[in-house]
Amino acid sequence: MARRDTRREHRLPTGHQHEITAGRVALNVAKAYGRWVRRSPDTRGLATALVALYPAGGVAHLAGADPLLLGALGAPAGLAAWVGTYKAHRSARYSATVAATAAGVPIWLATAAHYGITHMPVLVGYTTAAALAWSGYTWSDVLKTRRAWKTQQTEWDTLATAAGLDGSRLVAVEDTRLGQRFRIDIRATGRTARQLTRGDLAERIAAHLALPAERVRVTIDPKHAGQIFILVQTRDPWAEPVPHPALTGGAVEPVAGRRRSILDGPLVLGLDPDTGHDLELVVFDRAGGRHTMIVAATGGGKTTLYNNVVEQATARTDVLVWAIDLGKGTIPTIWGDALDAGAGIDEYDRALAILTWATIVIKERSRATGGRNHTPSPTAPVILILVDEMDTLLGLDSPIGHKAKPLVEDIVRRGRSAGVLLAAAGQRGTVQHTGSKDPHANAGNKIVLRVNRASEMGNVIPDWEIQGMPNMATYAQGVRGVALVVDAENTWRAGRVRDMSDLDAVQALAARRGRPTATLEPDIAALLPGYLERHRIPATVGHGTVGHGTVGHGAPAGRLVPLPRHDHDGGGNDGRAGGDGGHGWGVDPGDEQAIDRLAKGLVAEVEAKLAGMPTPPDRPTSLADLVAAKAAFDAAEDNDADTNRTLDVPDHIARPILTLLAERGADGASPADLVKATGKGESTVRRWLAIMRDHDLIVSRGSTRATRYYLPEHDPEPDHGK
Ligand SMILES: Nc1ncnc2c1ncn2[C@@H]1O[C@H](COP(=O)(O)OP(=O)(O)OP(=O)(O)O)[C@@H](O)[C@H]1O
Repeated sequence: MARRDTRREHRLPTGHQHEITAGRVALNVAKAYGRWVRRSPDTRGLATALVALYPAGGVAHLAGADPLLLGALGAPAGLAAWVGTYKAHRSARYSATVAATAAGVPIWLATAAHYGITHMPVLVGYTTAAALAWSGYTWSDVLKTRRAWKTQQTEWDTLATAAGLDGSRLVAVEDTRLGQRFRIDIRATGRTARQLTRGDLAERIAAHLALPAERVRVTIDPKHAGQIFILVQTRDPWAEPVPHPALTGGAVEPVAGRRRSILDGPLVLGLDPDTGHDLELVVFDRAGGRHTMIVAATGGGKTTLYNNVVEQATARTDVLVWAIDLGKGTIPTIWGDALDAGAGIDEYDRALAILTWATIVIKERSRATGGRNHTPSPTAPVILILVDEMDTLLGLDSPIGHKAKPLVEDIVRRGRSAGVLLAAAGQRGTVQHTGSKDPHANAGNKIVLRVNRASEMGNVIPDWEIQGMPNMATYAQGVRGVALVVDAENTWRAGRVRDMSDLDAVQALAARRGRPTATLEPDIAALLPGYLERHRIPATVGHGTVGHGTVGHGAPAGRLVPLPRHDHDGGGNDGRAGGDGGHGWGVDPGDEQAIDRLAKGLVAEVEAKLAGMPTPPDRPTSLADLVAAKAAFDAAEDNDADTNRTLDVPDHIARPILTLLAERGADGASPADLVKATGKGESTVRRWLAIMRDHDLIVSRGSTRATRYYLPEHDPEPDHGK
């Protein structure tokens, strides 16, 4: 190269050589200037243009341009600049600066054409206006954002090189509660999103940023296969505890009138520290119910999680909680009367009874709705069955496993639409622990708490790694109460469960909450063997002793909290408030606070029960009238038609009869069919049928034993009696 240059210099005459060198210097200076401008085209380019515009004004003057014509271009130039920039950036300040600068150019040329550029006032005026335009543009919000974005891109390039992700491009950065989330285009890296989420990219980035590995998470972008998300937590997510507002006095405890429906929103279990969003669990919404499968190692936080679930569920007007904990009995003991039913340590019969009740409820509700989604209400509540230590109920070593298994299978297969939902927890998600694959296959929700090995996660959520979910064996090392909540669509959120590990405080909360106000449909409740006697407890209270069934987690000293005894011998006295058979109310009569609570609970319960009652009529009916009406009704089959026409047929009688007769058409229905349809006694139905016949709502044909009823339009003998 050096040799070739020398040869060329030899061929050139001396003077010419000098000229070319000067030109080259000028060219190099111009190139260097161009490079300098290119490094910051917005500000340096504008400054260059503003400097060049001054002599351009001189040219306009010398050329004798028409100042009026030039000046007239100012307004359209400004308007065009405003429209174009505002559309792109939506910043009034930025658009105003650009529009003023664009309008200023023709105005400057007009001024210069008129006055020339050699006068001092013109020079000062132009310099001031140009400096203002440059500053306004340079410090506009749009340029500030653009500069910050460039800095971030540069930082990302450095990080990407260090992490071995050359060729990647930063697409967006979003501030999170604890750091930042980057969206990265990886198409030019030659690697796929799945490769990167599975590899060591997160660890490399964490190492470069001097953070613990778990504070960087790489996940796929479900909407773009060529992009990934990288979440970097620069602040410690676990620095703050997650207390439960009901235990710290931060939340007003619900009383009957203020409780919400299960349809009003998901259960809140904890906090996602990344976003500050609640860790939520949907057990029932307008799309129906969802079963929940929970996996956790010993001490992984199951009891605390269940405390949260029960706290949230018992705060709803239309949920009843049944709990089965045959291993330690903690939930039935702690939550006592707030549960509708419970089975504790070794209470196998009770556990089987609860599961049997559930299957009957499912069958009866499905029969009534034809399999449609159940609509929960305080008188037809969702039933949430909590099973802790699933293996004690369903595992190979369970003495009732063979009986419990088909019942649980029935619940998980058919309970969803009938509003009977299972939330079952175990140490492992294997078939040995769950009894069968059904709890997995039918569980819409999966919750993984702390587990010992990553393989445990695979038992519950086979594709957890591909989905970028955290490994709960290593997630937030040393932090207790962490949880990963995954719904049926594989949408997940990880965080920390609200701290309800102080069992004394939880037991006091449960006692304040009292009995559920929701009640099962009476006709279904009547079909459940032993259900109506489920709250029987022995009359030991009132003698300074804690009720039978109390375990280590006692109530605060000097206070007796009513606890259910989940016996299955049918003995004892009814502990229901108001139904103690004269042996006690389930509280210590000397404990004023307990009596006060009981009284408030009773008022709330009565108010809740009266909520749906019709308002009394304006004028009372006298007793004599009532007696006469009863006598007239009793004689309905013998009354003359006029008397029967004075008696109204209630809707709950008329509707099923007319519906059935409409369905049957010309086939009609027998008295037995109509007894079945109304669910009332035979003699009562016969009387209503006589009254309805005299109202001409129906017709009866045939002799006594073979009588059939029809709607008038299906009367097989329309001319009968004419
Ligand atoms: N959300 C939480 N916040 C703070 N600490 C918690 C939380 N969850 C659990 N812990 C701590 O972990 C301990 C064990 O929790 P917990 O009793 O709920 O676990 P477990 O799975 O029910 O245990 P086991 O397997 O013995 O039944 C608690 O005593 C408490 O100290």
